[in-house]
Amino acid sequence: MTAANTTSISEYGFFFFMARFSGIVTDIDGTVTHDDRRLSVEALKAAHTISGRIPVVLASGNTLCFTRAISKMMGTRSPLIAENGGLLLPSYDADPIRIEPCMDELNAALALLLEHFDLTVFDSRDRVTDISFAKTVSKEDILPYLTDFQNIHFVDAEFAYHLTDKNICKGDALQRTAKMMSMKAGDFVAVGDSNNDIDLFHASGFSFAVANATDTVKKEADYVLQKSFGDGFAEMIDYLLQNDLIELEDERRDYYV
Ligand SMILES: O=C(O)COP(=O)(O)O
Ligand SMILES: [Mg+2]
Repeated sequence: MTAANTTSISEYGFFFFMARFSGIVTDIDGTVTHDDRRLSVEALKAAHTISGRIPVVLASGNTLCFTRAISKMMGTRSPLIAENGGLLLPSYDADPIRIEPCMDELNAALALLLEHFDLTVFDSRDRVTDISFAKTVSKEDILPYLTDFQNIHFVDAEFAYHLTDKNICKGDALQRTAKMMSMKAGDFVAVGDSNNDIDLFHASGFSFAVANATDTVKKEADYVLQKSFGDGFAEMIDYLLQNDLIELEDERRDYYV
């Protein structure tokens, strides 16, 4: 939660000051999907109830083409963030904005890891700002090989490992995206499940962790939902609506910029 925001929650779960939020930013894997990555019907239903009446920015570690398709099918009608913040898409048919990563260093780190481990690298044709690979090796085995790469951040996003530029993250991407939309990051409530969502929580006005989130992520969230995966996302939408915490427009529209 940002310091400027007046909403806070007591240890009993009641809001002290009722601020209303004008945007939602959500992670994809583990938050609107099941643990095997099937899109949750409950999350879809919840997203459809608010579709086009409030910006819903998807912020994912996934590739841009994957995130873009999910966005269309969820009806989020808003800009989106892919590759953990490395790519921003202002509108559905716009050219993406690429945040320049230390690509040489990322490729060198991957080459070194491939000398030592038989890694399954994901989406290499589509990924342009970070590197993602399957969690077939323990983090403890990998980290010693990365100590010399000063500009690289290793992220365990639960569904995959990522090597990203240390200056790229979902939280910064939310700041940039909000600015493009003439909003502030603090106007958004965030929801997520993994380490790659923590800076998003810090940038946003208020944050929710789904019940399947890691303990570290739960500690960083302002509110821990009772339900897991897409059911947790639906619980959050219900909570925001029941407590009149989000501003919904009467007419459906696009929030593309
Ligand atoms: O790409 C991943 O590993 C996880 O994606 P997510 O950020 O949507 O959870
Ligand atoms: Mg996730």
